[in-house]
Amino acid sequence: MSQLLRKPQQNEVSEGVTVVQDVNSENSQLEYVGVKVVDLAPGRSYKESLSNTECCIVALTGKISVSDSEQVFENLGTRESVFEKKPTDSVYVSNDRSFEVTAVTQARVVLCYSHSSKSLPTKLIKADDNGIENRGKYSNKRLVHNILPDSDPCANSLLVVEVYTESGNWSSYPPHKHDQDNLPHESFLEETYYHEMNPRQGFVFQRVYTDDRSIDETMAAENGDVVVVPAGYHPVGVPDGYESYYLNVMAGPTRTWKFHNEPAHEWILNRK
Ligand SMILES: O=C(O)C[C@@H](O)[C@H](O)C(=O)CO
Repeated sequence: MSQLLRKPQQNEVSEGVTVVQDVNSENSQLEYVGVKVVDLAPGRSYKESLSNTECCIVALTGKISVSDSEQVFENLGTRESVFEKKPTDSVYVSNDRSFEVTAVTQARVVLCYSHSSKSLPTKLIKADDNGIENRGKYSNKRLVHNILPDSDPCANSLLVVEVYTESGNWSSYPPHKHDQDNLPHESFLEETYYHEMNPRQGFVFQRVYTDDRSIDETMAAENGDVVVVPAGYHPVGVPDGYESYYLNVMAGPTRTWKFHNEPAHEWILNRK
């Protein structure tokens, strides 16, 4: 059984609050990154106290309010489905704080975690603050919403990004990795992929492999799955007829995304 592919669960932790994914350093090979996906029925709340972790709360779908016990941010969230392809709202909450997310409508939130020790201010990251990028050409086209990029200093370790890959296209491609703490050439960042597909019965193929092939798994990721990338290259291929969405959480010793393309495949980028 794959160590890297996590299927969605239905863990109802209280009435109307269901933890669908929970990947952390206790149940995975990850040391820096954690991710939780939580479904909330209207009016229901999920609370957490952060000790030595920071958290970015992404209003994936539906409307929510978020409080960090000092400030309340109301009516966050911009979409019913991620495939509306609109950026959404998020809230960054630092270590040693607590937060409460309350659903205004049926909602799904992604909680992105990393270890953190320096207290920072809570920050509302509005949909309009997301940096939008169109990357790639030929069958390598994708749309990127940068929620928490390394150019935004509001977090200690966390990086969060949403990526849409068109039908029949590839992303995280040509294959790249960021598993060496060797700046300025490459940074060490663990990563998770939370996947959705449109239509939802779709699947994508994701390969995770290191240079020495000590990790080499090719997975069919389905709607709601999480793929864990402790190290290595991690390309995604999308079958014809289906669109792919994924949300990446990354963190490591230095908050810089400096990736290294696999040299054998780098020519892909240089086509006219
Ligand atoms: O294909 C893309 O541009 C998205 C990837 O870069 C993805 O966010 C990732 O692999 C980050 O390391």
